[in-house]
Amino acid sequence: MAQYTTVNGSVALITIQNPPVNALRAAVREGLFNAIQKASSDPLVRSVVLSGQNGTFCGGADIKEFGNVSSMSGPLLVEVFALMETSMKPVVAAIEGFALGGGLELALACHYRIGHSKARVGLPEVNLGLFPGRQVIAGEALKLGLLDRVTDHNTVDTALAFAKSVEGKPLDNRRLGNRPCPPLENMDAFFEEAMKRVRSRARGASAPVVCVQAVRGAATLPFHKGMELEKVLLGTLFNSGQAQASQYCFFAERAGARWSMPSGARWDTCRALSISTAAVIGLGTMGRGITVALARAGLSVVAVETQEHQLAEAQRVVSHMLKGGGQVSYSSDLQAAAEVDLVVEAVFEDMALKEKLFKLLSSICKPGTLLATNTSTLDIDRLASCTRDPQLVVGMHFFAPAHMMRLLEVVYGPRSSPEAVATAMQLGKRMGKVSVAVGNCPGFVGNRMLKPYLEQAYFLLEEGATPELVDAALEEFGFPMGVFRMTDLSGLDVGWRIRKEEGLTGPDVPAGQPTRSRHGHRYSPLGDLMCERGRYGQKSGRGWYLYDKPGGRVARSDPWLRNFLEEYRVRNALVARPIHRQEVLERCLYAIINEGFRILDDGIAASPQNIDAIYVFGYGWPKHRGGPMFYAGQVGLARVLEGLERYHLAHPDVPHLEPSSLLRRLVASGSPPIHKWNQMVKGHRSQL
Ligand SMILES: CC/C=C\CC(=O)SCCNC(=O)CCNC(=O)[C@H](O)C(C)(C)COP(=O)(O)OP(=O)(O)OC[C@H]1O[C@@H](n2cnc3c(N)ncnc32)[C@H](O)[C@@H]1OP(=O)(O)O
Repeated sequence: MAQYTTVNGSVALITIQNPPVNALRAAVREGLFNAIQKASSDPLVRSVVLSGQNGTFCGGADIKEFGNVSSMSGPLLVEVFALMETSMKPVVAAIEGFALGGGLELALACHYRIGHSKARVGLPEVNLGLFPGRQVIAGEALKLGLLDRVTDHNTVDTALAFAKSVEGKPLDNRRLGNRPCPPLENMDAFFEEAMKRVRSRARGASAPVVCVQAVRGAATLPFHKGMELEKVLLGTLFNSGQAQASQYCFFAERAGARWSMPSGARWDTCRALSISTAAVIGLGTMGRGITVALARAGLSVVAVETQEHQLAEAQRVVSHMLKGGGQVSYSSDLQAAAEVDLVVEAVFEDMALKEKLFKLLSSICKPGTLLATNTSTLDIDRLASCTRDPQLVVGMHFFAPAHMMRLLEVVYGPRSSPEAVATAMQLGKRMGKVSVAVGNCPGFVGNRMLKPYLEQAYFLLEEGATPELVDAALEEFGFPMGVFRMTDLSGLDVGWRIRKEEGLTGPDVPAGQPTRSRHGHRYSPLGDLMCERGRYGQKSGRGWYLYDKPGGRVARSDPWLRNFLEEYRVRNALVARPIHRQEVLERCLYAIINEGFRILDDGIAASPQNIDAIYVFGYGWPKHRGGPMFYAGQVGLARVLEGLERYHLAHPDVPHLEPSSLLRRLVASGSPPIHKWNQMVKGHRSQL
């Protein structure tokens, strides 16, 4: 756990050994404690170098130990730090790879720090519901005074030579606890302003706010008092559900990589195809973002758009985004895709158009080309059936803006081969995405769950709510945008087109259909009515809110909308009633959760973690709430079930509010913890 050797006669070299990231689990802390004591008591040792094996200094405290009593065994981290800092022999940290969280604190407890130029240091625990903040590269860390020296050579050798050079030198001013915090003018005003800004950005997350309190303590109190305050604050965070939720997200983010398919195919038994060239077909907003994401991942990309003016505009925008990096060529001819390894289709969400395109691509592309569609909802298998090799067809559902959003839904149809899925998943990794493999159904996972959410939002408007009220409740919960601001941003016409495809609105609706009912279920035509009036959201300058111009970003309440809703209610004999925040949250969020349980039971998602990763990284679900399925567990499954039963009783014509069978089974079996839910799924399949 901590290897101890003596080098150059007088330098003790301690190497942390805990792959893959040298996390500071109990055995490592114990090993470090013993090693420092040994170095201190060996009269031949005059200095110490601390490093990590395999080019990695330390990834911090072991997150798996949090909330686990076994983490209480062995010395505490602060005891290891204190022993190091008070050592009478100079201790030098040799930082390669990264020193993060407790890993950086360990380095700070050393008297000197040498970092490789490519090393990253930082305190990213805010992402785990603990404080503090961001990561920096070695050069910046040197400027900030976090490192004493940066090297391009072998870091451990450099540190060993450095340690030798400081043997016997006084250490008092090298001990962090002895260094006063530089005074700051207007300290109070500074922290008040910082707190104001952090609070407004934190959207209900405690860690960033508590972090400001801790930094204020560090800057204004004597060292030991600051440490005491930090301990108290850390305790409150550790015991908050938010820290658990964020730590759950850390592992959910990584769990998608261990994908499996109902056939039994899995991440560790399938080989990905080799992909070095790609074509992106259709250069609207999505196609442009996908081109950038693929080019940045090192693929040579041909971007194809049949409309010349759109092609020229896309070329300008993509070149600007890539800033000279990336290998992209442009063509208006589909034949340009003939020799590529991968095609990503990103044309309009129109099945007939996509079918025609897949048929064409199948005849143009060389055998073995992977054909991917960026559809957000359409049937992958229907597209596959238009091709020569249906096993080479998958969905790669990107999220706008595609070069920035972390999520990639990789959708497999019944005929997609494991190799095709492995290839798409590996590409996702190359692009730095959180990739999740999901089954084929309308809307897959993310958009299938979005449907009941939007539906509830529209129903709430019918019943008396306003977009402002619904959005405020959701934003207070932690979403970056409420549902109405979000749909204004993405464009109300997107859903309109899908509803037309589904025959819910437009000319295909049979004559005589009641306005607010489809197939015997409640339906709200509000979104359709908005689009019929040209209110598409930000792009048209008017949607659920008013914007100063088409494309404007600043949303204002619109008196027109208030009148429109009032007239709509009168026309449909609806009586507005007061609606409370709690009802907004329960109806919108429980509807999402309920669909999540159905998706699990149908085998469309392989685990609740996968669903949560999709919602956190693709739909803005607040990380400190852990994703919809984790949140359901925190609220209590019985309470979610009771809420759904109550709302379904009040709205029996809304099937999305009818509690799912899996939720009922889980509650009946005593609401087991989330990692056991899969055992209750129909036709349960193990993930490991
Ligand atoms: C009392 C509180 C004191 C201190 C607070 C802390 O120290 S909290 C921990 C602070 N550290 C972090 O937040 C770092 C988290 N890790 C990362 O950011 C990345 O993992 C890292 C270290 C940059 C490496 O990234 P890379 O892409 O190379 O690998 P990957 O993320 O896939 O991780 C590999 C496997 O290691 C597991 N892991 C990573 N960090 C930790 C950790 N600190 N504790 C436990 N396990 C960790 C990670 O889950 C991966 O395993 P897998 O089985 O695939 O999930």
